[in-house]
Amino acid sequence: MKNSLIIALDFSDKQQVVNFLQPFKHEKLMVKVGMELFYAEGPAIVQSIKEAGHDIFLDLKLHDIPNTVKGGMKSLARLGVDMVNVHAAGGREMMEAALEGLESGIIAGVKRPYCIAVTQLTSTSENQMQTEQLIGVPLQESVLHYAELTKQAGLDGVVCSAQEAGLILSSIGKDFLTVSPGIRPAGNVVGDQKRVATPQFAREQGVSAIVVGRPITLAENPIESYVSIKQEWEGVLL
Ligand SMILES: O=c1ccn([C@@H]2O[C@H](COP(=O)(O)O)[C@@H](O)[C@H]2O)c(=O)[nH]1
Repeated sequence: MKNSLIIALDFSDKQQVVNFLQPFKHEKLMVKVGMELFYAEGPAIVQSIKEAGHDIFLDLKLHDIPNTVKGGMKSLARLGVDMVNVHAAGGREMMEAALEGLESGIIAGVKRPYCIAVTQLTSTSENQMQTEQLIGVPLQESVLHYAELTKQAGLDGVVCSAQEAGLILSSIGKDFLTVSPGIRPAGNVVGDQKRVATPQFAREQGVSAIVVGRPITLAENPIESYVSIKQEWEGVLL
């Protein structure tokens, strides 16, 4: 997991995934399957990506009452993915239930997937958080609070922007995973993301894994874009 570049496969059907992954067939990737693809194709898409040899972060961001999340995680555990997640806003009891569900559902002999929690979405600005969620503290404080709650619940780490990763790691410790979306190489279109960072900045902050979607999937040459982002992330001198 450490130092991974996770490609967000935000596609609407399996054929688009097959077309996208075709040029990467000799490379083992870590990919992210989110709501759009999973709701369209169901668990079979996970199976087919696994058969192609790639690792999977199943990004469904569960957020419900503890009993429902526990049952949901028990079902997801059977898919054999590498990482799953919840919203930390669901609370400590819900996160503990998520872990219990996962542990009860894993196939014998298979490692439990990492379970992480979203702090504040990278599409949320401090102003939005304060005026829409009525959280009256600075955004960094809210993110750190959710990270600490996540740690107390026994989860493996959080989704946060690279802008908060340094603070989280120095407060909670280097073994706690920080997975950062909102990654934009310099000059790239920001779109709906609010808290963005370059791959180089993410590396300098000690982020465990970056999540990159559109800068690769919508690039004219996705392989070229992937290689260039990977080199910047790994600190390879160009
Ligand atoms: O806080 C979050 C949590 C999840 N995401 C997901 O990451 C990717 C980012 O895609 P880009 O195209 O690189 O913006 C996307 O699948 C989100 O659902 C996030 O962006 N922020």
